[in-house]
Amino acid sequence: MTFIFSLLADTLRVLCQPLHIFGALGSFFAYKVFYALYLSPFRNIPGPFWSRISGLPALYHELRGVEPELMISRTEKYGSIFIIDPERVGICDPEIAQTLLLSHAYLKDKRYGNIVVFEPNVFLTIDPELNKQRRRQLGPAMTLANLRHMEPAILDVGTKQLHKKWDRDIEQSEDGQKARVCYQRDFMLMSFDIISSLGFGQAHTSLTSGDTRIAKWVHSTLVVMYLQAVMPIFNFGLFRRFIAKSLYDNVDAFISLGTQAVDNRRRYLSTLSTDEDKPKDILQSYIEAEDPKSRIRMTPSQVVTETIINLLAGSDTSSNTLAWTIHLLLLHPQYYSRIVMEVREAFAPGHLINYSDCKASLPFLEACIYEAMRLVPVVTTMPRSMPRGGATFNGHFIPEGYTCSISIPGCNRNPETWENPHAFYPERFLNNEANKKQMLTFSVGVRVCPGKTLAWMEILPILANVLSKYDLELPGDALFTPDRVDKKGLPVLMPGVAAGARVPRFPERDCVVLVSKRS
Ligand code: HEM
Repeated sequence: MTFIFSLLADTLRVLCQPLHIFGALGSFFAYKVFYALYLSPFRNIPGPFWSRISGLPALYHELRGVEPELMISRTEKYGSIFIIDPERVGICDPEIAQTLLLSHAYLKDKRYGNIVVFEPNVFLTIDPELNKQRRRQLGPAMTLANLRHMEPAILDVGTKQLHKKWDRDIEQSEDGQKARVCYQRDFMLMSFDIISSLGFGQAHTSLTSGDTRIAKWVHSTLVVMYLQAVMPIFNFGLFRRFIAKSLYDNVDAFISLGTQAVDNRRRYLSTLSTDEDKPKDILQSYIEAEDPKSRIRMTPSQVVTETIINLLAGSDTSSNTLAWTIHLLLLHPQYYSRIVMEVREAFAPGHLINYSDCKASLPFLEACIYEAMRLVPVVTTMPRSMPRGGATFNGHFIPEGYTCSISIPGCNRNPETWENPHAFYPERFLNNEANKKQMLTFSVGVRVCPGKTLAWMEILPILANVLSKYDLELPGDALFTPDRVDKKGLPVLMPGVAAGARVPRFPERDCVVLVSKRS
């Protein structure tokens, strides 16, 4: 026994000598390089050297939230398909993206399956059959016809609440005329309020009440989901009970809010007589939802899960789209003035502009939002796994199990599809249905965003009413102004970070505007 220990100790001592350690690391590195350059299925795909060797550079960029910018610059350098890491390629070609998205042949990346915060749901499932069933159950809630019933609630909690907050800010400002507001923060709380009110069945007013618990729960849940996706170990008891206890407590509080909302609604329904109208909101639509094929309905906990998923998928996305649109308009004063004129010529002061008003009378406003969504899409990456037998794109074979990561910003700025792709040029969406279809911001195909119509129903009227009622002005200390341009002569955009949605990196600094009642 002693002999064995001393033999092991001697071997370890020899192995641990610096020269041997360097030798082993050097051989390992040489093998990695040799494999990447001569054996890897990606050896002929363009891309940076280090991304061929290791996944660390990609992880580093992902953690810093700069992947979208990187994908745009890599498309310019390497073309529409390039290496992200040894098992993942980036796709910035809208046609390849369409192929990947149009059927269930290319499943969502297995990382989604690592997330076990909730029971299986429409967003996270990688099982096509569950996704199809859930979409058949949830689809009717999100049709334009059904959402129209909810529009009064959307206007109340959205536009009217925002007006109340900004009017109060103006009243309390130093001169009683002009308030300094952080529009990104206000849009974010307002969006949480809209989806919470529709999904939990009672008005939520965090924007004006200052009760921001739901926003905190949503953000904790997104962090937990992200950490579980990249590090499945994060779901173990040690993390749940000790290391990340407060994050997990927030998730539990969020789920219990949903459970209570469903219970309350069921109790309320049991008190209704047959001639009384049922509430018209997403919660009610989900409780009644039935898959027309299997006749299966959702259980109460499935209703809760899907409602929470809507909050996670639909709040930061809509609110930050609004924020980027305002930012882009303030950097392009010619377009800002043009839509202000369009809105004010079409509607008298005090008129509450609804979704149908916008669709009928504000084509340029809609074009500006499309262009902001194209230029700064808030969802940035859609990773898809290659099926059995792999697939070939642009002559490059991607084997089974490897991942194609569709970059929405990369596709939306592909120079072969979009003329002058980096410029904010809303005219490209005026009377141009083909361009609207090319834009990938809401995805396309079998897993296209089911909340697309709801998002438009929020974004269009909110912007129209803001521009109708208020004058907006960049403050004197703004860092990003129309005069600050890049080498191409285009205004420099505030920095963003991909954290779930692509959000402004410093909203309190860069999303500030002076608001006054319209002159
Ligand atoms: C401007 C706002 C929005 C944008 C840009 C957006 C974008 C997207 C994109 C690109 C996807 C596809 C992701 C993927 O396949 O990996 C998606 C999926 C989804 N979105 Fe949205 N979204 C927005 C608003 C909303 C809203 C308001 C809701 C609901 C209230 C919502 C609910 C969902 C759900 C549930 C999915 C998953 C669908 C599935 O996997 O079958 N989204 N969204």
